[in-house]
Amino acid sequence: MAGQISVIDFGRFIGGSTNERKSVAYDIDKALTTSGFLSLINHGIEQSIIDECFYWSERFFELPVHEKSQLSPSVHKMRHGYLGIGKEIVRGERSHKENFDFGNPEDSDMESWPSPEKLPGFRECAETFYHACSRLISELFECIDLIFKLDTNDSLSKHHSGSADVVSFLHYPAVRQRGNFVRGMAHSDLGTITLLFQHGIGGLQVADHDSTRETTTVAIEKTANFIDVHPDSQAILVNVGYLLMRWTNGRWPSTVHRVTWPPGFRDTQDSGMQTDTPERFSIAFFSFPDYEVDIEPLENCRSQQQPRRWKNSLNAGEYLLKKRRQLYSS
Ligand SMILES: O=C(O)CCC(=O)C(=O)O
Ligand SMILES: [Fe+2]
Repeated sequence: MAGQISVIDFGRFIGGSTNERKSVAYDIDKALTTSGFLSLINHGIEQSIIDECFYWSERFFELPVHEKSQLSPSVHKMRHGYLGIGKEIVRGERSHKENFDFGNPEDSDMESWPSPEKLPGFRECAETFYHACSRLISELFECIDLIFKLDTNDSLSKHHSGSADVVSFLHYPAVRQRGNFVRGMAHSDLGTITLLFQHGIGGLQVADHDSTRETTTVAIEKTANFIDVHPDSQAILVNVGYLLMRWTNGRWPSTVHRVTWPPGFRDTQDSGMQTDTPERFSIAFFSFPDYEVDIEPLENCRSQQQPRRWKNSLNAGEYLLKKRRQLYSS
């Protein structure tokens, strides 16, 4: 991946001529084939919507823990609501972050929105943001149709009604630096496409495929070079989830990433200085297929030279429920 994430001007796709759209599709295929990640500029989502979401996210996480905890998910299979620090467990380790998750405002049966008296405007902003992200996801599906020559019947958009999508407002609290810590454990995403919004403080790192031959997350974490992703508030990071990797027969990797010290704070750690690592906010929109979908590699991603990488099809709902049970086992 030559040590960096490709930047794609998506304005040339949204409002572009047929040739421009083809050229953007070509660039996106190349970027995702090489690294599983890319950075979109001119993506069509108004900056004011994004900024307002970060504003409400900060107000939400400022609430006292007992108030946030009242919004903890109960038995909802999607686990919408508030997840406190350390609730997510990856390979036995608890991530040092908290999140507030919500789904499609039209069909989510979520009873756990913060009260409008406390946070007036929160829900409205969250809903506007959801719809803006959904529109961008639809445009990315159009681009995927172009890349893999999918007609309306084969388009991945057919399998994405949006009912399983999740937005996560993420907060990594400030930490006094002592010893090693990782804010968000190394992982690859589960679903189809993730849109990731960063804001101010960095720390996100993406594994460089070219630097390792390993394939498991644990081994990749030990051996790979990790690339720092600069937090550009004008850009949206797009990355491939496991299920899209399956659809593309492995052509687009679901790349391992993690959240660690922001660059600039690692040196103080090395020199033994005891400075605080500032808190960090990010927002992720996870697009997931509808639960009943069975995932088979796209026809244009298999050939004699590229035989099926996975023997069986994969049911999206079964896979996601199994993975979520592992992540939130306490
Ligand atoms: O907070 C970030 O920048 C990354 C979050 C992430 O990778 C995730 O939630 O899957
Ligand atoms: Fe992720």
